[in-house]
Amino acid sequence: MAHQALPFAITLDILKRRLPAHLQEPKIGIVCGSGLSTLASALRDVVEVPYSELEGFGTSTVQGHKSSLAFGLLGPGNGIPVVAMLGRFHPYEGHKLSTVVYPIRVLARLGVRNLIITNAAGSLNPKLPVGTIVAIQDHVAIPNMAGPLNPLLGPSLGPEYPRFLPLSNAHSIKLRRLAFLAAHKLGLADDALAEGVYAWVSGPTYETPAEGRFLRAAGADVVGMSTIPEVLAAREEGLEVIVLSLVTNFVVIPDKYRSIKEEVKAELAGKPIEQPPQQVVSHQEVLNVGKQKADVMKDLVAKIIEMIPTD
Ligand SMILES: O=P(O)(O)O[C@@H]1C[C@H](O)[C@@H](CO)O1
Ligand code: HPA
Repeated sequence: MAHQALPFAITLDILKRRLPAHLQEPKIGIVCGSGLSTLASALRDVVEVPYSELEGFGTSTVQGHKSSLAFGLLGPGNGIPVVAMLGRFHPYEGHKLSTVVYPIRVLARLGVRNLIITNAAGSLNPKLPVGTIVAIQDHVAIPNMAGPLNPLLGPSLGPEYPRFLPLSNAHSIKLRRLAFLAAHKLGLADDALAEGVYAWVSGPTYETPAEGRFLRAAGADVVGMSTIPEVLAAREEGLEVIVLSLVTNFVVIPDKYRSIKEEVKAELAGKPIEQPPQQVVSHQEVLNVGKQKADVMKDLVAKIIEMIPTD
């Protein structure tokens, strides 16, 4: 889809007709990662609009991703109007990159200025065990660097959009400071919220051990199959962005490979070598950890939102 053909006016008109006045101009957006759609349970006065009703939106086909926008209020008093994407689109599902980032551009047009993006990710760093939430400080986007998977490729959306977007400031310091202050206010343990670098891979395959080692050597702490296209579009739209990755598994990186040659030789010599079962990652494991940690992520996101200054 060429940028010029994006149906913003239609999508915005549908939303205007579906939403009560007090929810029409959310200032803060949330993207819910795999297994994290329950983040929306922190909202009051919720109105859910299925993606199927929204021109330009696709359908999320991944287990653990609902397909709707949830509008509601969060925080004390009258509350802050917020919109949550319950489910996202990944390029590996076959969605075009323009579709993957379309909801982010719609959120920007509704008035969202701060975006909290969550995801499930595999850990490459022994110091980031399963269950840790990682405030992303930087990213390595392999598909952007080595293939045509950059969502900003193509004609510019307009003269007000920078042709060459800087990314050295992609991950908001202001929002990351709020995240650590929020964790402190919630009394979370020091290691519950860490900092690290996210590697974006296209998926849908999980990493081979050699790929895991490669990403670690490239400076990444966690790896996932989403988020970075959303960050790029959000930055292009002028939003402040924070990414919170929930570590759901370790990427399998054994210290050394099993030598099948040695095993066969030992077997032939009548001294077979016992081997532990091979480890593999599964999406079910990812969803289970998402479920276990959804409440911590929800409390953290809600507290950050309460602390974002409103003008
Ligand atoms: O949408 P997110 O990044 O939270 O989902 C992760 C990446 C893949 O979509 C899936 C792999 O288990 O979980
Ligand atoms: N690799 C890539 N994406 C992921 C992983 C992983 O190990 N876990 C959750 N999303």
